[in-house]
Amino acid sequence: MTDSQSTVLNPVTEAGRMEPRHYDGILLASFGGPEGQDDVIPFLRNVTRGRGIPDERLEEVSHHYRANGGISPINGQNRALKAGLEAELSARGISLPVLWGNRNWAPYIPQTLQGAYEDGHRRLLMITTSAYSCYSSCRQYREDIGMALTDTGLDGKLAVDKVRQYFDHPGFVEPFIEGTADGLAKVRAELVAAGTPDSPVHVLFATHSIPMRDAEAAGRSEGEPRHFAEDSAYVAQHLANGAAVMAQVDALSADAGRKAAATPWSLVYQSRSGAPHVPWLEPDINDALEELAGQGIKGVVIVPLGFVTDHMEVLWDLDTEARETCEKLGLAFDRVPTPGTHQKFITALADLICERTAENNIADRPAMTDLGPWYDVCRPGCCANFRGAKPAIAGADSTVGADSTVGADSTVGADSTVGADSTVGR
Ligand SMILES: CC1=C(CCC(=O)O)c2cc3nc(cc4[nH]c(cc5[nH]c(cc1n2)c(C)c5CCC(=O)O)c(CCC(=O)O)c4C)C(CCC(=O)O)=C3C
Ligand SMILES: [Fe+2]
Repeated sequence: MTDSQSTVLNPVTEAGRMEPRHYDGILLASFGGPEGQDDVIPFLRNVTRGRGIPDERLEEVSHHYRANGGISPINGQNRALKAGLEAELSARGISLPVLWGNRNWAPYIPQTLQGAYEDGHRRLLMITTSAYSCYSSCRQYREDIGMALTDTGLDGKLAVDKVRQYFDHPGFVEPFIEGTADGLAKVRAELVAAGTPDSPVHVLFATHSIPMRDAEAAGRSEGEPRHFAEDSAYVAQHLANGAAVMAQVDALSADAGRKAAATPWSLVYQSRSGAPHVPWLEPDINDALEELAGQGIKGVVIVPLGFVTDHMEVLWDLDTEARETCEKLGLAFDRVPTPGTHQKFITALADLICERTAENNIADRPAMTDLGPWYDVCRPGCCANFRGAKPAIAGADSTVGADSTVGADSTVGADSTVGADSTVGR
């Protein structure tokens, strides 16, 4: 590492907000998924490398993929999202190409970064298909870019920044509001048709379970007191978002002439893995369904609040397993869509990009909860990696990913009149 690199700090203003800059490309970073039966095992090996997942769990998860032809919907979703985002940017007159790279399957992040550099890119802005704060959804992406830059020798040549975690951006939340209102209408209609109108229904917000230790470190800077009542920014973000969705949904059904009662809801977890003795966030969605049925609930609307797009965990854990649990318990069931390629979500991604660009800048940072808007630049040590720190980009303490030449030699993506001559620290 050169002196200039180690002393380049991300130009952060207040509250982790970064000065708008000139970028020459967008990096859409995602998880990746298999695209056929032959991909399943190699993909699972990529995901679990060094993560201590028991073999039995891998075997079990491989069946979820096998049952779907070995194909996860996530890559197709991302191709459509990339196309949608490119169209949205170009409709705004913004000539930023959208490059796609995955953590666990082709196109892999290191190859995408290598190709970007060879094509003349010098400063990318990353947007991930992951909205909340925790190791898996934030730092792991930052580390994978950091490692890729180090391994390809591109650190100091290709800069990569990252947009804020966008869990409470209105364009991410609004598709859930629409979906939850529709879901409640469907489930209520089903109960009416069954001759049991006014049966109690319940909304379940579902997200990925994570180890308790990761939950406690989520979004929390090193040494910082636990200032969230729930001890976890990951949990707090989901609860605040669930409350924001329900406030709007109840207002909508009041408009639709229903009595303005608050619909009961709760946050539940899915897709637990890891060793049984390690505590993870609970309750599991299937246990919660049993309990609700025991309390006399007759219908549920399941909202995949923790997920940006359809993938195997949505198809299997919700549409297969949770649905079967509901059938067994005699509960009416509806699963709300993920934001996926909803136009409001695509518009939001373009807005999130423009929050950070010197050209077409959007100064306003909308957030639907009191927790946001989240930080552009992660605070030191947040979302800790307990398996040994790796170089990570886009943190106040990052030692990789910043630019030494500050993009002055960009050969692509520059608007002809603005920013082609970008200078330091605008
Ligand atoms: C918080 C979170 C998100 C949401 C945020 C985000 O979207 O990024 C997420 C998304 C995803 N997780 C995915 C797949 C998997 N996750 C696994 C394992 C794990 N996930 C974890 C957390 C999360 N995961 C954790 C703590 C583990 C344990 C191992 C470890 O500590 O790292 C395993 C291993 C087998 C198993 O244990 O299930 C697989 C196959 C796919 C792709 C699915 C497809 O192919 O369609 C997606 C989008
Ligand atoms: Fe996962």
